Amino acid sequence: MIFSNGSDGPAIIVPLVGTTAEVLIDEARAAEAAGADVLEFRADFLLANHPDYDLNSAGREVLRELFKQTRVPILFTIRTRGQGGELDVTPFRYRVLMATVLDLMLQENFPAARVGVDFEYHWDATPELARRAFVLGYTPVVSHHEWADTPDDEVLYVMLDDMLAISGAIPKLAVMARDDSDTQRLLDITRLVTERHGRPVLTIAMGEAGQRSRLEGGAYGSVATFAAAGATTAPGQPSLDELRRHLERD
Ligand SMILES: O=C1C[C@@](O)(C(=O)O)C[C@@H](O)[C@@H]1O
Repeated sequence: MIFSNGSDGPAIIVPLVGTTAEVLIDEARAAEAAGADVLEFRADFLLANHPDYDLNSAGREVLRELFKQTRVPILFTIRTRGQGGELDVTPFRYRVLMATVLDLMLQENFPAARVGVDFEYHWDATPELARRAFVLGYTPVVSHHEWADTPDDEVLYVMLDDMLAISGAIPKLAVMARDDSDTQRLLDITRLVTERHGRPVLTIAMGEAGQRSRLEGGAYGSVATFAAAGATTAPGQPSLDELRRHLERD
């Protein structure tokens, strides 16, 4: 599991948003040196900026370098436009891209303990892809962003239960908090669901009203939290320095 960082606190994930291979590798090395536990390769930035980008050749090279030049786990993510990312894709294209990534991770023989793959919850292909990732020994993260608001408790439970129904998957649920009561509801549900299922989950309340969820989520059972080493990739994300200070990791 890529989020076991050997400490009691949540793993710190730093997204890499470079749009060229060189920038991306530099970002990765800098983020690792600055204390990231996990690097999130946001491949949608590369794919969206280079329409002919071939994941199977150019993407393979970037992954090889990432695994070679760093030691921490890598979470591979293609965040699509509707979920707050950069890439517009059809369901079929998403499936091909994610299946390609799984194949190449296997062919390259990257250490499974360092491989995480994000699959967006709303795609039909996700349960099957996530199960395959788990069988290969990778950490599948099944993610969903609610950009408008924080849905009511019943909906939050259903979403997390649905994600947990995929064996080995780690649910990642990000919601937009309008006020602190939204944030507290999400944190309480995080505690309840982790206790009930005995499985790790990752939750985030986005926006200013949700910021404390990114700092305190670990105390409620959230297994990891995101921080920016340069540009932020979501509202309310703290800087890596700020988060490390808060978690007393320096
Ligand atoms: O899923 C997430 C969470 C995130 O959106 C956040 O809110 O910090 C940041 C994204 O890079 C990542 O893919």
